[in-house]
Amino acid sequence: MTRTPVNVTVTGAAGQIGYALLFRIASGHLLGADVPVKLRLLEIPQGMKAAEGTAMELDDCAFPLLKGIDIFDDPNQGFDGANVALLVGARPRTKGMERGDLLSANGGIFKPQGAAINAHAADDIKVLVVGNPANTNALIAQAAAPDVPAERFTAMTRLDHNRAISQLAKKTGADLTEIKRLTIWGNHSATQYPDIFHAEIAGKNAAEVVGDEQWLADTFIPTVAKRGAAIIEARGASSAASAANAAIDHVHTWVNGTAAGDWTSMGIPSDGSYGVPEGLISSFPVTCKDGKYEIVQGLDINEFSRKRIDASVAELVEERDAVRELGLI
Ligand SMILES: NC(=O)c1ccc[n+]([C@@H]2O[C@H](COP(=O)([O-])OP(=O)(O)OC[C@H]3O[C@@H](n4cnc5c(N)ncnc54)[C@H](O)[C@@H]3O)[C@@H](O)[C@H]2O)c1
Ligand SMILES: O=C(O)C[C@H](O)C(=O)O
Repeated sequence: MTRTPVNVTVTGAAGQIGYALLFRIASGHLLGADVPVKLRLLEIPQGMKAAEGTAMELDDCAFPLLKGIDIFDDPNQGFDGANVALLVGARPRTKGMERGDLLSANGGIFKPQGAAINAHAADDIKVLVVGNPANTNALIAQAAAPDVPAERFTAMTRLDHNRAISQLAKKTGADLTEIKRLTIWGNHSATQYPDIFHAEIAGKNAAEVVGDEQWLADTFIPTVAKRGAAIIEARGASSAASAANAAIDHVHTWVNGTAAGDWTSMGIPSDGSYGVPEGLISSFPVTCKDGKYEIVQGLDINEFSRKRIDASVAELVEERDAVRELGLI
């Protein structure tokens, strides 16, 4: 039976994450090795020529699953019929730019994109926001799309989740595949909280296996939370291939499910669980099944974790209040 291709819109398609992402979507890593896709690339006018070059290269790969590529500089066209939207293009912070300026510049991108998703995307649209500040950009887009169920708007903390697994494997000598149930809480920023108190290493409690709260507080958490900045410092550009990989992981897990006994981390609209104010787009532990996610409930939050979750959530509240004041939500 021939499957109908899934329409995948990627914004910022000519950027560095876009370049690392599109070839993997086209080769079946986003949705599955048997799922045909049509790509809709959205750029700003200055990015159109480079996006055309990337589309030429995609053609030259002769990917069997790639059933079409269209390029747009109009969000209304770019999101038309989209089943999955990866919102990567964003306004980076430049020298001398205040946080309010950054939020305002990104509001100018994510508000019209949310409105275009509301008006033109397919009924089953799933949105992942990668462009920073990802959680608050997702909130802006979601607020501009009142007819789309709020839970379809998500923000990426999977890169942080993958970074945390990798650091924990290095510390303990465990194989990456033995580490389960790790959680990133809060914002995709330096305040995020990577939590290993419920994580398992080969079936044993990870915090007990590590047995070193000082390492946790002084090494593990800052290394994970500041990894993005460390990569910018080393590469002279922000993470791209690992960010694209995490975007693939996020959507693949959302669509195809988490493995039995494991969970993942996603920035999602809070339902009030774990004391996170309802509506904030904050990272939680989630399981996924049949294209839907659910927050893992009933975890005991110790004092060490509570104050770190609260600090990151407080930052999200500040960001939400700032964009509210700017009239963006
Ligand atoms: N959430 C995460 O874990 C994570 C990780 C890495 C990077 N990021 C963020 O992802 C974003 C993209 O990173 P990059 O390295 O690809 O940047 P980049 O500057 O290489 O590319 C961004 C692209 O977006 C395009 N763009 C800008 N405004 C647009 C709009 N309104 N519509 C469509 N396209 C638009 C630009 O023309 C450019 O081609 C940045 O905000 C970065 O901070 C997030
Ligand atoms: O783009 C950045 O500021 C860093 C990025 O969010 C990352 O975590 O690598």
